[in-house]
Amino acid sequence: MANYTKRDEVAVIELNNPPVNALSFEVRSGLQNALKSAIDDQDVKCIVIHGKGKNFSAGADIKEFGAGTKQQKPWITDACRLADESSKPVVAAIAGTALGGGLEVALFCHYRIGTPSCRVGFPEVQIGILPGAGGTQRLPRLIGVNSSIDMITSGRHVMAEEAMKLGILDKIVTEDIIEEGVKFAKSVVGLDLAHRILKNRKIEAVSPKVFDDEISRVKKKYKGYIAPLFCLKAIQASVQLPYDASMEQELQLFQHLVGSNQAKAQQYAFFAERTSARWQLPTGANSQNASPLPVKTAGVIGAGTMGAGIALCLITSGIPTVLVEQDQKFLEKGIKTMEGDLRGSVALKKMTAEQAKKAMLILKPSVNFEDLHDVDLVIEAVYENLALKKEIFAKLDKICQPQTILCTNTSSLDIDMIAEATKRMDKVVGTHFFAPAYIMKLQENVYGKNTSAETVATVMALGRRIRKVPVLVGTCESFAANRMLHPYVTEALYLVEEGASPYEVDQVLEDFGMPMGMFRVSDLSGLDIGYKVRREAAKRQGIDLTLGTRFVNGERVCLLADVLVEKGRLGIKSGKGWYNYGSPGKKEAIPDPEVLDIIEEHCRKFGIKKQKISSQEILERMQLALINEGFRILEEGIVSKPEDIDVIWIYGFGWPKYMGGPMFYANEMKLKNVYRKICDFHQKYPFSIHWTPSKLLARLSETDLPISNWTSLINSNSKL
Ligand SMILES: C/C=C(\C)C(=O)SCCNC(=O)CCNC(=O)[C@H](O)C(C)(C)COP(=O)(O)OP(=O)(O)OC[C@H]1O[C@@H](n2cnc3c(N)ncnc32)[C@H](O)[C@@H]1OP(=O)(O)O
Repeated sequence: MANYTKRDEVAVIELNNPPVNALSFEVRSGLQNALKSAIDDQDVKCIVIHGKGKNFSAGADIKEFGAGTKQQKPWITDACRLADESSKPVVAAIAGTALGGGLEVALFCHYRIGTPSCRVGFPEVQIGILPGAGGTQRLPRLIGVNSSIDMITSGRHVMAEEAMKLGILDKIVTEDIIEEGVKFAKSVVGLDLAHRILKNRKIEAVSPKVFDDEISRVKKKYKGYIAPLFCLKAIQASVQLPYDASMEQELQLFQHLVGSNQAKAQQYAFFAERTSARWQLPTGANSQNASPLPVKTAGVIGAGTMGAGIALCLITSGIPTVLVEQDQKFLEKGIKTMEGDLRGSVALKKMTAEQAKKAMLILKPSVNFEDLHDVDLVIEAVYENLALKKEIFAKLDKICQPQTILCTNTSSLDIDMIAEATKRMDKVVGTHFFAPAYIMKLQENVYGKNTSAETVATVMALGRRIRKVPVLVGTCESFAANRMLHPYVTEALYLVEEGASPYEVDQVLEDFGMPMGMFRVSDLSGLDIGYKVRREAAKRQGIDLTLGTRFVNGERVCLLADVLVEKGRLGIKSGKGWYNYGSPGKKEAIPDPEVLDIIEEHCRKFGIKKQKISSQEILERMQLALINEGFRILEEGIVSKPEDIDVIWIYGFGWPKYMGGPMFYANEMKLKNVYRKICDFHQKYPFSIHWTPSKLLARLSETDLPISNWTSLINSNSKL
């Protein structure tokens, strides 16, 4: 709803729908009525609109978009039209965020003032739609076509200072936002408002080439997403058509998008991320009843690629960090990597040179473990070796304060075994980052059997503070993310053995929307990593792994990647892997006939007959293998809800948001179809353990439960 009060001759309208003042039907109606009252009231000379609490408004209520139905009247434009016609000045007083419809309300006002920390933007594109309440028509009239294209197609938030430069804000104010709004509104009473009404403003002439170029740019940058292209169409309409006609065009484009599958998937992903943030432990402790410990300072052990990346996340978030490496040469190398990454961020305008310099000033490089004595939290990021990690944790346990939290960046080792090296098992936790750690958003936090709720709360809060998307998972072989990756990678190798080329497989995945095919990703990570992990695991399990191995414990094994490693093809780092890169470190991936020969030779050796494999089969086998594993992870309680799995895939492996995540995707395919296909593959490939159908999936396939209720079957059926 919207509250209406008066301060002398000033009408103050408060958007009231905590926590973010989403513009629900009630708020829109309230706003419309309040504007009407203010305009009709003879004593009122000017009007201020502000938001209750911390935010102006986060825009339309996304939940109302649901099934793509038309918005219940009054829509935002109906509610705000009165402001356009008002002879009394209307001022938007913005604190916190004015996003989407929130900014559109502000653009209907004659003036906009904001606090220094306020943010404005049109993030609709990120939920698969466009600013459909006049935003694509009014913003270009205010700040020009080029800046509007940038803001609307990227969805980025614009800070107060930039908003002032662009002309979105008329003033930045430092005192109480309502008082300032009232003062400002009084100061503009009696001024001519004609030029303040955006719909009346002339729009600059822009050549069609600008839009042609933008279409190409957007297609490349937001590959597969339809909303950015629709945004361009709507902005182009603002240039080509009179205001009323182009508003109609904007509405039609919006209606088309709001009913699209992409919008449904992207809006699911928006809420999944928030659902995933609400973690819970099997003990019942959860994000509502556990509090994080303060992290004022941190330490990172290991200045390799991962350690340096993690340290960079910490210092760029303002957390003073001690970076410890045992060897001075490695330490210097790590620092150089960090400086290079910071230069890259400055070049990309993600931060200023001043901010980069400030970040490096709170880094304390050291070759002395004792320097970790006073930090609140340590993240160990040395290579995957259990004995080494245990040694480090035992040492940390002695050096650090008793309350210090000890985290490991292990991607596969048992958290409990690492914790056993300490006398503070409740304070040991996994914080698994994804390479490159400075860029990738996922932080997979892994609890062990003794990890306390307070420790979990601390690493979850830390994740958000360092701009990651933290997800909580339990301990199992490879944890949730990499465990799901395993059948996906394995299927890719089987497909190659059976006749698909690595380049066909990658093409299918990239056409689906993955940022890179599986084989390109392997080359980027380095094939030697998996090689070493496989050998370490084989040693641990007493398995004899040679290139001649075809079956382990009755399961089919494909060691093609290891054949490449033994031929010196380690991926990008050696200039050759599944692809040819010309020379080490170069990134352009060129299909290599030599690799096809190696595959040919491998298949001949094992008598594997090659056949033509369709794109559909490639996609189904890879996706369904990981989806089945996802259901198993869910039924085992390794994650507490399906949304966790989707968030992991979106932020850890680049699953396209417009496909919602693997669990959402499975649900869209209908679980009974997914289950049937998995059963078919299980029959056809009995030696691939990953095709054993998940019991949870089997049960769910007989129901129509929505994703948010899937876990009710696990809780109500302990037999699973
Ligand atoms: C046409 C289309 C028009 C006119 C539109 O306006 S479409 C909507 C465009 N706006 C957005 O996409 C903004 C979405 N919101 C955000 O980006 C963020 O929530 C925020 C930056 C505004 C605040 O971030 P933060 O402080 O981290 O808080 P949360 O993200 O956790 O949000 C708090 C709870 O509010 C719910 N929420 C947020 N925005 C909306 C919204 N527009 N509609 C409905 N609900 C919204 C969010 O889900 C959180 O709910 P809980 O998880 O706590 O239940």
